[in-house]
Amino acid sequence: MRDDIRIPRSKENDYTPEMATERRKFIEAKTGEPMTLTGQYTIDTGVLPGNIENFIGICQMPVGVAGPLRINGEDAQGDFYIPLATTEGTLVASYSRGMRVITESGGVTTTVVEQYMQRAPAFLFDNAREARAFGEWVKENFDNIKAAAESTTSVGKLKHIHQWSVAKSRYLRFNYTTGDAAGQNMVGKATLMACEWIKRNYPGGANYLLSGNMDTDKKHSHLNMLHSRGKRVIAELTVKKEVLKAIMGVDTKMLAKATVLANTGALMAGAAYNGPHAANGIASLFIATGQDEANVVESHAGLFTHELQDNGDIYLAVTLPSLICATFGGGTALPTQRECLNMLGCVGKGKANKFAEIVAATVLAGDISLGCAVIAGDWVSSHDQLGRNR
Ligand SMILES: CC(C)(COP(=O)([O-])OP(=O)([O-])OC[C@H]1O[C@@H](n2cnc3c(N)ncnc32)[C@H](O)[C@@H]1OP(=O)([O-])[O-])[C@@H](O)C(=O)NCCC(=O)NCCSC(=O)C[C@@](C)(O)CC(=O)[O-]
Ligand SMILES: NC(=O)C1=CN([C@@H]2O[C@H](COP(=O)(O)OP(=O)(O)OC[C@H]3O[C@@H](n4cnc5c(N)ncnc54)[C@H](OP(=O)(O)O)[C@@H]3O)[C@@H](O)[C@H]2O)C=CC1
Repeated sequence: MRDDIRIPRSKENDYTPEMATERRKFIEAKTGEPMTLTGQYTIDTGVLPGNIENFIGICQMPVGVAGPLRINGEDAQGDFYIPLATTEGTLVASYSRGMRVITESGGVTTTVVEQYMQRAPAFLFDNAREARAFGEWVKENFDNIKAAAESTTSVGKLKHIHQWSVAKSRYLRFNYTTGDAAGQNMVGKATLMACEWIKRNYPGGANYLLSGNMDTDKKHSHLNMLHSRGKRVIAELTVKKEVLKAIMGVDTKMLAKATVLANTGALMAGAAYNGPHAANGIASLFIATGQDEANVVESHAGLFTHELQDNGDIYLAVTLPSLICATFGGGTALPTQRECLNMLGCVGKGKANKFAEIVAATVLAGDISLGCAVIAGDWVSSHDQLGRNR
């Protein structure tokens, strides 16, 4: 590339404040924007390798706090205050309100029921029978494939491999547990090693593409709904009719009826989630805590379930089958992100399931609040009041 249009980089140390300044000056020369505020930050740039390239500064997102949220989980237990980074006014208020309903109902029960991270290579053969024979060989050699994959990581464990044939190719989907990490880097490396072992040892050799796009990484898919990518986590509770009436001004029977209507609408639209807005709580929590924000695409998909009880109380549940989150790796060690994880008690070994339970409980709180706001008629007015620039 021509020198005059190439963004400045340093071979020795690209992560100094001086290099960031040099790049901002370059951008000012090219665009006229000095990026003065972006260039004012408090973190030590030495923490950034592994998280960003061509660093020029910090984008400040406002963070609000919602809660308390009572969670009766297997890993998350107690009353939590939840950091939410968003620019959508009314969201923090709404999540807080939903959390009040949950807490005054005795808390939400949360359960992680399954967890796998995938990498899915595709292998190419001359015809369908050869592809099928390869699949059998993979099953017979699972232990060796597993050993090759796990040689690259002290944490990741290969649990099983799904397989599908299409024409003369065989798609494999490697499923790993990944400790406290989300695991995309980890499983990419492990699967590469496994595929190389296969290529060397399969009679006649085997050609492959490391990702045949059935992972499905950073894309929503029905496959993820059925075969959990990340954590499959459920948050459930029974809301007392008196509590819903007192805080939301909404009758549980009306909530049940409205939810049937909303379910049908979501079905017609082909939405990946049938509740009101899983993506809002997930995105705000992800940004606050250093998760990979692009994984909101997979993570927000799910099912919102309701069941009116004979006594008028209402059972509500959120199932998130592909919640991709971590308390180690990615952006979780960055300074402000670490503070937010700390306030949730989610720093240290063995905390990823706790964090997943908190995310699911937060989603349920937001869905209760927004679902009721739409019924009660304060959805639009609250956004007029709290959610618009004046
Ligand atoms: C805004 C509220 C909560 C007011 O609701 P309200 O009932 O008037 O609130 P309240 O004053 O009675 O207070 C109740 C609780 O709400 C919280 N709360 C209340 N106000 C604040 C505030 N200013 N700051 C912080 N917290 C606040 C707080 O927890 C408070 O308890 P308290 O602390 O008083 O014991 C309500 O109207 C609301 O939830 N609105 C809905 C907003 C929302 O969820 N928007 C989502 C946008 S995404 C979307 O629109 C998706 C959609 C709808 O398109 C999907 C679809 O099509 O289905
Ligand atoms: N490469 C890709 O295709 C993609 C990458 N990403 C990015 O990948 C990142 C997530 O990858 P991920 O592999 O989770 O992250 P990292 O690579 O940042 O960290 C995971 C590594 O940390 C080590 N580790 C140490 N302690 C633990 C522990 N308690 N639990 C788990 N791991 C531990 C492991 O090393 P070891 O294995 O050596 O033992 C593990 O492989 C995200 O930031 C995301 O943005 C996202 C999508 C696709």
